[in-house]
Amino acid sequence: MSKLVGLVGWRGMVGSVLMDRMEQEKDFDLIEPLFFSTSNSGGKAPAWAKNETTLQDAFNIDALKRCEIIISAQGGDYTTEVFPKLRAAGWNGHWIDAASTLRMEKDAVIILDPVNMPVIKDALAKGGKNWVGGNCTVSCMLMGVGALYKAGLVEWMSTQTYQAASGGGAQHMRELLTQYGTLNAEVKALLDDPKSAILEIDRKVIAKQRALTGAETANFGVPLGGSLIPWIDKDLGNGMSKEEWKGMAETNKILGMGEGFGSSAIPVDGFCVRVGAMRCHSQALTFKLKKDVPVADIEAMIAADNQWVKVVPNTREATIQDLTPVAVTGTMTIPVGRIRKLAMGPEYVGAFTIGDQLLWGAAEPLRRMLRILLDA
Ligand SMILES: NC(=O)C1=CN([C@@H]2O[C@H](COP(=O)(O)OP(=O)(O)OC[C@H]3O[C@@H](n4cnc5c(N)ncnc54)[C@H](OP(=O)(O)O)[C@@H]3O)[C@@H](O)[C@H]2O)C=CC1
Ligand SMILES: N[C@@H](CC(=O)OP(=O)(O)O)C(=O)O
Repeated sequence: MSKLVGLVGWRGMVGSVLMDRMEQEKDFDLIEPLFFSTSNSGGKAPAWAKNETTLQDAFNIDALKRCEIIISAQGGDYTTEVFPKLRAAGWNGHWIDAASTLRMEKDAVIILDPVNMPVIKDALAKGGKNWVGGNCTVSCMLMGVGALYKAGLVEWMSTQTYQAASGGGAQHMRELLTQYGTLNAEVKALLDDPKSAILEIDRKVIAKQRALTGAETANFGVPLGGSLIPWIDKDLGNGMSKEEWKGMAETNKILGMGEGFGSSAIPVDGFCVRVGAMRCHSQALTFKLKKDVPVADIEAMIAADNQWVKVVPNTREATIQDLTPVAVTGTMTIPVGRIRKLAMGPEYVGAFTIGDQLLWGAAEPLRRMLRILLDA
C-alpha cells in the first residue's frame, strides 16, 4: 500500500513549485497524498488527491499523526508551532521541511542529495527523521561548485550574492514589479520622446524612487526597483547578516563537517545582496584552492559532478546568453561560468553561478528526499 504523505503549504509559492515538480516527476503515483490547510480545513483538496479529498486541519495533531511522511512548505512559524507538539505526541514519522527553523538542530539533516547523499544515507541508517531544505543561496551554490568541495580542494571561499525578490516571498515579487511600473510611468512621456534629455529622466526617476513610501515599499522597506539592498535577513549584531552567516554554517553542515564553525570547517564568507531579479539567485565566487589546479581540470570536475550543472565557456557571448537569471528561471540547470584564475595567484579561482531559488533553492531537494524515503 502507498505511504500516506501529508502535504502542508502546497498552495504557497514554494509549495506550488513543489506540486508542479511532483506532478512532472509522477511522485503522486507513488504516494497517497493527504492535503492540509491552515485556513480552509474541510475544503476541497486539489486535483492530486486520490482517496482523501477533503483538506485537513494543519493544526490538528491527530490528523497529522496519521501520516508516515509530512512535507511542509508552510513556513517557519508553522514549523515552530506544530513540529514540537507532533513529536511530543509520539509521532515518529519523517518530517521534510522547507523552512529554516530546524536546520541547525543536531538531529536534522540539511538535504541536498546530489551533494550530500552519504550524509543523508548515514543519518537514515541511524534512524534520522528530520530533513530540512537548505538556504536557497547555499543549495544553488553547492549544486554548481560542490565538486570542488567534494575533491577537498577548497581552502576558503568568498561569495558575493545577487539575490532575487522571490527570496522574500510572493509579495516581494509583486512589490518589485509595481515599483518598476511606477518608475516607468513617471518618465514614460520623456522616454517616448527620443529628443528628451537622459539626465532629466534620471532626475525624475531618483526623485520618484526617494518618494516611494507606504504600500509601495511595504515589503522591502526601501525601493528595490532600479536599486539594490546589501542586507538580507536579520541583523546578527556583529556586522553580519543572518543570510551571510548561513553561508558558512550551512555549507559545512551540508558537507557533513559538523555545525559549520568547528576547527575543521571551511571558511565561507562574503556579502548577500538583494537585487531586482525575479526568482534566480546569482553569486560571484572567489576560491582559494589548496593547490594550483588548471582551469580545464576545474571545469571538467564541475561539469562531471551532477546532471544539472552546466559549465558556461568564459566568453562574452556564452556568458550573456547562458549565465543570467533570464536564461535560468524555471529550469533545473545550474550554470557555472566566468571560471578563471585571479590576479592574486595560481590558487585563486573565480566563478559565477546561478540557480532558480524556488527549484533547487527550495522545492526540489524536498521532493527528492521524499523519493529517497520511498526507496529506502
Ligand atoms: N520564498 C522562498 O524563496 C523560500 C521559502 N522557503 C520557506 O518556505 C516557506 C513558504 O514560503 P512561500 O511559499 O514563499 O510562502 P507563501 O506565503 O507563498 O505561502 C505560505 C502559505 O500562505 C497561505 N496563503 C495565504 N494566502 C495565500 C495565497 N493568496 N496564495 C497562496 N497561499 C496563501 C497558504 O497556506 P494555507 O493554504 O494553509 O492557507 C500557504 O501555504 C517560507 O516561510 C520559508 O520557510 C524556503 C526557501 C525559499
Ligand atoms: N533568505 C532567502 C530566502 C529563504 O527563505 O531563505 P531561508 O530558507 O534560509 O530562510 C532570501 O531571502 O533570498
